[in-house]
Amino acid sequence: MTTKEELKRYIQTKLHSLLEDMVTSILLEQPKTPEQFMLDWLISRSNTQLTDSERNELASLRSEYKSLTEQNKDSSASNSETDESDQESEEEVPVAPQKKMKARASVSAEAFGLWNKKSAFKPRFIPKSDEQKARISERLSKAFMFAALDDNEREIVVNSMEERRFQGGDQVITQGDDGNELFVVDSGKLECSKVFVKGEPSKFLKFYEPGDSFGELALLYNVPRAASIKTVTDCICFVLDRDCFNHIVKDSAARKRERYENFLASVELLENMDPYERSQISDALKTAVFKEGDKVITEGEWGDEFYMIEEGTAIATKTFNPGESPKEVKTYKPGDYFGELCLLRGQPRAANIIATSKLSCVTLGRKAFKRMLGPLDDILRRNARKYEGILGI
Ligand SMILES: Nc1ncnc2c1ncn2[C@@H]1O[C@@H]2COP(=O)(O)O[C@H]2[C@H]1O
Repeated sequence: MTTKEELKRYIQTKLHSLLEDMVTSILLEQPKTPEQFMLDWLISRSNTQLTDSERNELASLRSEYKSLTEQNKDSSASNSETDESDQESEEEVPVAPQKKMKARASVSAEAFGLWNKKSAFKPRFIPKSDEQKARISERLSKAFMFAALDDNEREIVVNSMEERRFQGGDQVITQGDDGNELFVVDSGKLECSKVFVKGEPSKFLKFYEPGDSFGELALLYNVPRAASIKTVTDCICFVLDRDCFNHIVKDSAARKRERYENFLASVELLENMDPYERSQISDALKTAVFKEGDKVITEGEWGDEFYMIEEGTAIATKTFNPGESPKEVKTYKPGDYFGELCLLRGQPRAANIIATSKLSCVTLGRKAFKRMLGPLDDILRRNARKYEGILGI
């Protein structure tokens, strides 16, 4: 008799990746008739993955399914007249649009997470010296994507990571390839480039330096590599495998990116930012909620947070003369931001910020602010000058 364990093993070794890919495609496409879609999807993979007899079996299942759904349609519309299109029922059912799926880079992380919870995860264990472990932990503690891990999860990730050395000029990731690994840079410099229009040369996007990570998109969304990455100098990277990423990091990271995607796209300050860079901000965001009347920021204090309003309103007040009560100088609504001056100029808070309704903000710490909003430095400084007059700074 087949035991439960044997069945589990069978699912994991034989079926898992196939089912995972198929369910991901369904979540991406959200087809109206999932049964039809699944059959089409399997057939569309059959050129490379199935034997002749499996292919034939699927094809006959598909015809059966199609005639069944046709019959159902006919009986539910028994009073209506047969129209022309019924005669065309023999036309080929379109095959699942694989190309379109690849272009989509967003899937309901929650739905995916639920599906993707596997029971018998055995993390790989790559032996390391204490010095190596300490170096990896140090890098992970600074990488925003790993910030939410607890000690136990962090240890699993450290044990599972592999140290990999590259020489200057090595190709680490090639756009369009399948990807199964995420990289955290330990030393050296790499460059990222992307072909935006087929046939045209690639465009330089960014450099990666120690502490940065890359290669997460293919793992988060089961899509081909979205860009190419090459070393500029000799490099050491820590490499995390897909299995460990899926179990330990993926759910929270994907949920965070998805949770903040629409909000960040609506913030005017970020509107000219590359959408990919913008989505990365999510990794470092935290939510802070205040009641009406709460003081979010106190004039004269030092602070480490930058705030963007997700919901609610607030005002800025400022004391112009010692002993006088502070005067209202500005109002804030969803999509507005505050708290940047202290981080930009290294000065104490220039005003109070008080919630005038229930207020929900997303916040970025000082380090993330510098690293992620660094490219917006000019806009932030230009905007800050606008209220120099109002705030008397
Ligand atoms: N603008 C960008 N678009 C897509 N990927 C980018 C971009 N900038 C950097 N990357 C990184 O390049 C990596 C290529 O592999 P992945 O698609 O797995 O994950 C990608 C990101 O980590």
